[in-house]
Amino acid sequence: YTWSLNDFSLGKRLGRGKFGIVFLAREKRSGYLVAIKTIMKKEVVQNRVERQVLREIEIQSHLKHPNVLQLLAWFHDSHRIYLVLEYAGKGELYPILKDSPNGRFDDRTAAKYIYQVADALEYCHQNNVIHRDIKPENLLLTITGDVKLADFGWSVHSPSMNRRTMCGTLDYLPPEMVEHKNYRHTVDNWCLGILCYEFLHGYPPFESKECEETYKRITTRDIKFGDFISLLAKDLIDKLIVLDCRKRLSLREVMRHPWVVQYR
Ligand SMILES: O=C(Cc1cc(-c2ccc3c(-c4nc5ccccc5[nH]4)n[nH]c3c2)n[nH]1)Nc1cccc(F)c1
Repeated sequence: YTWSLNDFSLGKRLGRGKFGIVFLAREKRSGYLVAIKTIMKKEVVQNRVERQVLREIEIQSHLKHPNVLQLLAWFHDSHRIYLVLEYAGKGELYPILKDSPNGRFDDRTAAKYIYQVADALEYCHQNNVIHRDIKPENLLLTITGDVKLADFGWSVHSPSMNRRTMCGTLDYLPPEMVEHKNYRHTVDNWCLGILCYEFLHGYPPFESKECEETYKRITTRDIKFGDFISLLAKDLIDKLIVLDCRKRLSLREVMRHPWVVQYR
């Protein structure tokens, strides 16, 4: 059976980006809510990303995990490709973080999300998928308060707030990527440490006004913790934000870390 747009009634716009717009939609027969992302074929051809989109569809259609946003189906017509993606009832985590008291999560909330992202990443790595772009903007929250890892590599962002500095793109990069060295799946472990720091502080550890400064702070691991940070949380972050990628805590160890276990 091939799906078509007639199977869905389209609702409000959820997000937009370079390649497409995401709509809330309801599958008519089941009443099931989904997010439908439309990608203009013309744009894909113009940007010569056909292979990338097909590869992304190939990858996402095989990944099935409670904390990885699932691609449920896809179809196309003369002008567009339509991706039927899981609908996350509370939307992007980034605005939720910014709207939290003091702009940061408490230990319980942060630990629950870190556990779920670590679990999702462990699953991706077992399927030889490196995410490379873990950050609050790429995380969605379901109505039950669970995290879904989405790959917005396609720059789909609801009109969410932009990061404070223009170096936002650098903030999450591990040293091996900043220095254009070869990298492995352990880049995601570094990013998980950055994510944990940002959840608990409300800003990433190496954020600076100038990109050069961010760059220097990453490669020299110039990190400072707020005095309100618990020792256990600091211990976890210290074991993930490690310059030598071989020495970073594994995802399994993250899920067993006392700070994660006691709060999850
Ligand atoms: O593009 C994406 C990832 C992606 C997910 C989404 C996305 C965006 C928003 C939502 C939402 C959502 N729920 C909301 C509730 C309130 C406000 C905003 C909301 N957005 N649920 N599910 C979504 C899914 N956009 N782009 N995957 C992709 C790309 C190319 C090929 C492929 F196979 C997959």
